[in-house]
Amino acid sequence: MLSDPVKILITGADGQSGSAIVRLAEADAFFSVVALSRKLLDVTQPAKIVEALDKHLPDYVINCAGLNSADRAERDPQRAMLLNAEAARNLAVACGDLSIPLIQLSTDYVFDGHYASGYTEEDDTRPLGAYGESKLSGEEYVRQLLPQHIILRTSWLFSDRGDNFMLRLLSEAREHALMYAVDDRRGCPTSSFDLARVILAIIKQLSCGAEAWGTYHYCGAEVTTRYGFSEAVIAAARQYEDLKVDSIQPVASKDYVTEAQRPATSVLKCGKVLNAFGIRQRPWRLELQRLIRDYYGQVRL
Ligand SMILES: NC(=O)C1=CN([C@@H]2O[C@H](COP(=O)(O)OP(=O)(O)OC[C@H]3O[C@@H](n4cnc5c(N)ncnc54)[C@H](OP(=O)(O)O)[C@@H]3O)[C@@H](O)[C@H]2O)C=CC1
Ligand SMILES: Cc1cn([C@H]2C[C@H](O)[C@@H](COP(=O)(O)OP(=O)(O)O[C@H]3O[C@@H](C)C(=O)[C@@H](O)[C@H]3O)O2)c(=O)[nH]c1=O
Repeated sequence: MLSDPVKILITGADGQSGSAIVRLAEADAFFSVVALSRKLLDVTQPAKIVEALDKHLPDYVINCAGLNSADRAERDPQRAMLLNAEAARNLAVACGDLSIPLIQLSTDYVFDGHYASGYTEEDDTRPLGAYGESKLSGEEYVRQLLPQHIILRTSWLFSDRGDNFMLRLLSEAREHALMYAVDDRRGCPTSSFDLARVILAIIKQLSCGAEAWGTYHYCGAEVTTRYGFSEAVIAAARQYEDLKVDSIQPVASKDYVTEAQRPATSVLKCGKVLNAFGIRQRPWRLELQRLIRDYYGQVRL
């Protein structure tokens, strides 16, 4: 290695996206990693952020802290605003004072879901609920306060850690013979490791002089529904574990009642990240196979 590694500071480092970034970056000599879980840095505390940045002086901050549930946000919109909007503002202000670029994660749920063909970065936002509103406010703070930012919208994350649809599905599948999955909400699942790959690739190119700040979309390739994804998860897991479930029944979202309203189609078009950084979408099915294999390599049943 001829030059010093690029130092990245990750907030929310124990979560599904944060921990994937930490694991990939720690295996890559290009980076040195400062992984800050909530215990080590509470992003709702501006003074603590300033202290952490002064102490570590990172080249980039990646904000993976947040509230990641549409239903929980609906139950507690103030907390969603605190974690997804005010915290992003705190980070943008502190990063701005030290000229540190910020990578901010955002979501497909900033859209209302009426474009059946999917959304580009230029399309109008119109969140349907408290979660999307809080994430959109976070985006707006970052855009206003810090020119050197990347806002990366992604969707339907799945991971071997944290609270996500895939792990919830697996625990349900161990308990129940019959499961239900919504089949009229379309989107693109994204592996947390695939997202981590994309974020690190973007940072490498920014570090080599690409001045491509702004808002981007990235998600796994192939549009599906929660039903389609559920079938794929169960089939992949069955290679490694006997599951109790013997049938997944497709249901309409009107018959699967949840607190939050969700977009009908939250497909993110990813042409801009390809044009700016040469980053291509990877099929989520391949990423799922890889993640499930690694997951069963770690857990003892
Ligand atoms: N999950 C998804 O499908 C998608 C997520 N995103 C966005 O990506 C980001 C990360 O989401 P994801 O990785 O799924 O979320 P996780 O819940 O897996 O991780 C979030 C992490 O943030 C931590 N955290 C909570 N409060 C604070 C705080 N005050 N200070 C510091 N850390 C805190 C949590 O810690 P603890 O668990 O201890 O509370 C957790 O480790 C979020 O902004 C989310 O909106 C975007 C699109 C899709
Ligand atoms: C548990 C479960 C849910 N569902 C459906 C109901 C609903 O439409 C959807 C809800 O699942 P979740 O609560 O995991 O997903 P949800 O909170 O909608 O997921 C979203 O999270 C935020 C953080 C994002 O940014 C989005 O990209 C997206 O991933 O799945 C089923 O169909 N079957 C099931 O067994």
